[in-house]
Amino acid sequence: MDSMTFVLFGATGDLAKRKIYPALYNLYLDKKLPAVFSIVGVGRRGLSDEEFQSSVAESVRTFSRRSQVEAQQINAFLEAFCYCSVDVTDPKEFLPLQERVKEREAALDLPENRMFYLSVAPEFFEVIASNIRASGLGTTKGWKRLIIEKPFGHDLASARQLNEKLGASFEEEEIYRIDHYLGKPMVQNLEALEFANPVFQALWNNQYIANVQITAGETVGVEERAGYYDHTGALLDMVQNHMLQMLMMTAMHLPKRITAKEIRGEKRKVMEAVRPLRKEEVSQHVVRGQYGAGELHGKPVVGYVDEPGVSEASKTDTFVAARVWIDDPFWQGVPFYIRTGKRMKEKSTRIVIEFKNPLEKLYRHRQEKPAPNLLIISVNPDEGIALQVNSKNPTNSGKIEPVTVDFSAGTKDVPEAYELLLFDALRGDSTYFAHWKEVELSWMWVEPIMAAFREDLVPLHVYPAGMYGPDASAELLLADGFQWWLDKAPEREPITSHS
Ligand SMILES: NC(=O)C1=CN([C@@H]2O[C@H](COP(=O)(O)OP(=O)(O)OC[C@H]3O[C@@H](n4cnc5c(N)ncnc54)[C@H](OP(=O)(O)O)[C@@H]3O)[C@@H](O)[C@H]2O)C=CC1
Ligand SMILES: O=C1O[C@H](COP(=O)(O)O)[C@@H](O)[C@H](O)[C@H]1O
Repeated sequence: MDSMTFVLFGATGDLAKRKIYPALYNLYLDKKLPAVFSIVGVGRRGLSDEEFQSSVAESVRTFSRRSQVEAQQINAFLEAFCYCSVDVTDPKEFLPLQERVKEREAALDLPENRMFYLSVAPEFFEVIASNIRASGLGTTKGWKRLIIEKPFGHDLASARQLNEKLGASFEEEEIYRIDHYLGKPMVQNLEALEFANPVFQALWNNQYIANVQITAGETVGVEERAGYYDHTGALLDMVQNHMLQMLMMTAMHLPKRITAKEIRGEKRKVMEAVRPLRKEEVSQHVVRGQYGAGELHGKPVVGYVDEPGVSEASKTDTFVAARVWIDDPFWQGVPFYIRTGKRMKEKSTRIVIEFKNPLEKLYRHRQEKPAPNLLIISVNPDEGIALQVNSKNPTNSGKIEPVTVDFSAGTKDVPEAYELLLFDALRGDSTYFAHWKEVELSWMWVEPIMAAFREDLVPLHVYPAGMYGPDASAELLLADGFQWWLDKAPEREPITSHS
């Protein structure tokens, strides 16, 4: 890996403390950082290098997945860090920053490879990129790259505008758009699952698959983020980015060569084939929900509109479920269901593939009916792959019953998303970063849904906190003869028939 300078804008912020420093430290311990590197933290407040280093040490101690942080190792790691106070809206302040970067390059004999990480509020993305260019900080003899956090725009027009502005300072190949779901090991595993397993390769199409269900449920509510969340909602916070990325990763077919360009090309093909929704038909395919008061882990919790900072009249969606059709030869006729929500019964991100049962008719005259085969990819908090198959139970009069075969390796100490993503960006591998075309196509699909929500063309269902969203979400699948699989405590009698 090339030696480089890592310039972190937003170095005093929450994301840097909770995710970025611990990830860098774990990479350092795993010897996945270059032998020599420099990290220049940028924030508005005044801090000495020593104060900055001690705040980095504190965040590593608090948030690193390593249970013990050795003093010797952390001290050596901290030597790479220095701090520069800059108001990013003032172009003049980029000159001392550039000097600091150059001084350290000279002192450490570093090539001019520069990674810029924008861990700041989105209103600063454009101005920082433009000041990096105008100041000359981005004019290097080595490579330059830009890592950018979400959100990438707040609608299609603003995303296009942002992309154009970034494009004036960085080439598309130099821009790494973070979607932390793409850094989750099991999401990255989706591609390997297919290319490394001919069995799944053969089955990954509409001949064998009945439907696909992608769930990202959270038990947390809006927390202290009402200021951001109340004008964002689940559709923009989760669906436009993470849910559609998981859909692309699940539905893409193997390219001829496993390269970033080809994989992103395949994902783009999926998104291009997603059937667009007209605003008027959104309510047939999309369920909008908002959590009301309820109970979680045995404790009462308030409804969304009673959360601090949320207006009583808020119609913000905290839950979205949708039926998505992919109009290509592989997936024609296979519904992909996505759902995400806050204050749901459990924290669970998973992808469930339900297989067709061509012999279903054989069972028509028997009482028992086999459950479908399910391939279950658990993404978070557990990570693993399981297959539900049917088997005769000799202890129960030979009845056919579903059994789950768990293939999880039970790996401990798995790297976190930010570790995997930072490592890739430092190596120049953009496979698991969102390409502009994916982002643009995602916004294009989401826009009519935004309009339908805005114009109240879709009912807002209030669901009790601690459930799996509103009943309308179950009904969305029921209308096609399906049900959400693996929900812990069904809110209704289990459905046994699909006919
Ligand atoms: N926090 C999280 O869990 C997640 C955050 N994100 C995204 O990451 C980005 C950062 O979020 P987060 O860390 O939570 O934000 P914070 O508000 O915690 O931090 C903002 C950072 O920006 C700096 N900053 C603000 N104004 C200026 C300025 N004019 N000049 C220079 N620096 C400035 C602040 O410096 P100072 O304090 O010194 O003024 C601080 O370091 C956002 O885009 C967010 O959407 C994405 C996913 C999760
Ligand atoms: O990006 C976001 O993701 C988190 C959920 O992430 P996870 O890794 O815990 O599944 C979500 O809580 C947050 O609202 C959203 O901005």
